[in-house]
Amino acid sequence: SAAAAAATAPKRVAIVGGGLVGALNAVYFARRGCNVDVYEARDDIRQSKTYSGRSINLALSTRGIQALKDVGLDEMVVATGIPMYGRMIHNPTGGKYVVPYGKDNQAILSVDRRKLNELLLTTAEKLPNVSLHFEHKLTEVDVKARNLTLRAPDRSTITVKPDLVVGSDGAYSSVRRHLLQQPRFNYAQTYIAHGYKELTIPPVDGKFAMEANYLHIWPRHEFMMIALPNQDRSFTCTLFMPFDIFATISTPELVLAFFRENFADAIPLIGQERLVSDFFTNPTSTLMMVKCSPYHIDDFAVIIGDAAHAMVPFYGQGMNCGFEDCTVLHRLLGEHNMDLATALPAYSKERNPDAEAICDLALHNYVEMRHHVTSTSFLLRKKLDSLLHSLMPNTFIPLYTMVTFSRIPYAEVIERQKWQDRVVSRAGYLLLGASVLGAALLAKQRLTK
Ligand SMILES: Cc1cc2nc3c(=O)[nH]c(=O)nc-3n(C[C@H](O)[C@H](O)[C@H](O)COP(=O)(O)OP(=O)(O)OC[C@H]3O[C@@H](n4cnc5c(N)ncnc54)[C@H](O)[C@@H]3O)c2cc1C
Ligand SMILES: COc1ccc2c(c1)CN(c1nc(C(=O)N(C)c3cc(Cl)c(F)cc3C(=O)O)c(Cl)s1)C2
Repeated sequence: SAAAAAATAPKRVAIVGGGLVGALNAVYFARRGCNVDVYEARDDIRQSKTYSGRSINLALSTRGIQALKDVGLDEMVVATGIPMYGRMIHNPTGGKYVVPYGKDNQAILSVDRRKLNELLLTTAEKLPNVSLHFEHKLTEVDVKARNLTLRAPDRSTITVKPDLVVGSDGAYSSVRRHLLQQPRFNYAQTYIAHGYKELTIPPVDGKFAMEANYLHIWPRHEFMMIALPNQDRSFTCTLFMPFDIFATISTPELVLAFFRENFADAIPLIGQERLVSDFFTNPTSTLMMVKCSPYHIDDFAVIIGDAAHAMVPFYGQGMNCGFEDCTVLHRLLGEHNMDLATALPAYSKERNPDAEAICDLALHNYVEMRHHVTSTSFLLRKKLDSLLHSLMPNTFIPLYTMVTFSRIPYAEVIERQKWQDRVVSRAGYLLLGASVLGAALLAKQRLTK
């Protein structure tokens, strides 16, 4: 009942981490009538003059859009996003071709990370019961006393006593570090051998230097580069490559030789000087996967987003999954009348298998990409996918379509994919059997004529 919900509803919610997921979650809780305090370690990105310059973009798709729709923000975000209707594959000889995402202009959206974070923070801040506290870094979570210790901007420490703590403090989460100290808390982290570096393709005379509405990919086995379009008509490129190959590219000549060898068509697009300067200015960052369970402690703390499930980016689902965490958490809070003692365990139980499924799918894509994804194999696999989908539209849905263009729970996507693989391989054998039988009968008929 509403009264019961009001009785058990968390009055004060502390959200640790005001990144993409934390900021969205603040909007969800505020709309529920809770008092929300967001504690963010960094300064207010909306005020900081030092614009890092690099506009980082992300692919927003169905799951993330639905989470924004739950709080009435989807139209605003979709309006600023740039639709990508397919992949534009760049092969080693400079040729390129499109592999569409689906029929009738199905698209994913390239959105600016910083602008999205600013929009979510500003939306949260406008709601009456939300306070944002920047340069507040969580240092302690005392589960028994149910309080948090944070370092304030003036380096003093403050202690707060919320009814609920939500850890959305990213892959290196401090809230999670305190969950780790609890009995029966499982944790695993895996760094992959690849790192990534961002580069920029600037506009040419104010226009996009390549086709704007595509996710550009240069698949090259051991490494790859992708490029997503930005509002300012530039592209942000992400070069994924093993650290031990990055280590061999140590001089401007070696950068240019490497790009001539592997990404020749990108050199004039980026520009030789900019390529060399960006390559040595921008960091080579690490990529890791984090799995842990459960996601909660008692009726006091829960973790969401990368804090709960950091994944390698080879499906473009990290933010989409973190946004979907908010959708699931708030559905369960509603179903449990805001009773945290039952809603939080229900959240861990439902969300962990799905989050770990997408972590596995993304890692599998990373392995696949290293061995099988060249420009020709990428095309062939997608052509087979679309052929099977057209033959059996309700039986065969390509894996990337279930992940990116549906809200089928990630764990169910894997089960369905296994089933589809069986059906397809059986259908394949039947087809093979039938054609061999057919050929034999034809041959026999000819012989008896
Ligand atoms: C190269 C790359 C490409 C990607 N591409 C995509 C994509 O195309 N689509 C997609 O959906 N996802 C993508 N992702 C994943 C996406 O970036 C993350 O999943 C998403 O940013 C997670 O959001 P979050 O809010 O959980 O964590 P974060 O964005 O990391 O935010 C955590 C926040 O918590 C703060 N914080 C940390 N510690 C503390 C503390 N102790 N106290 C207070 N505050 C703290 C941090 O300052 C930060 O603001 C990509 C990731 C990478 C690395
Ligand atoms: C900003 O940094 C990044 C980094 C990686 C990604 C994104 C943004 C967005 N990503 C998407 N991946 C898929 C997908 O399903 N697959 C199988 C793909 C996987 C890879 Cl690795 C790829 F290069 C293309 C596709 C593809 O099909 O286009 C989408 Cl659909 S969107 C990966």
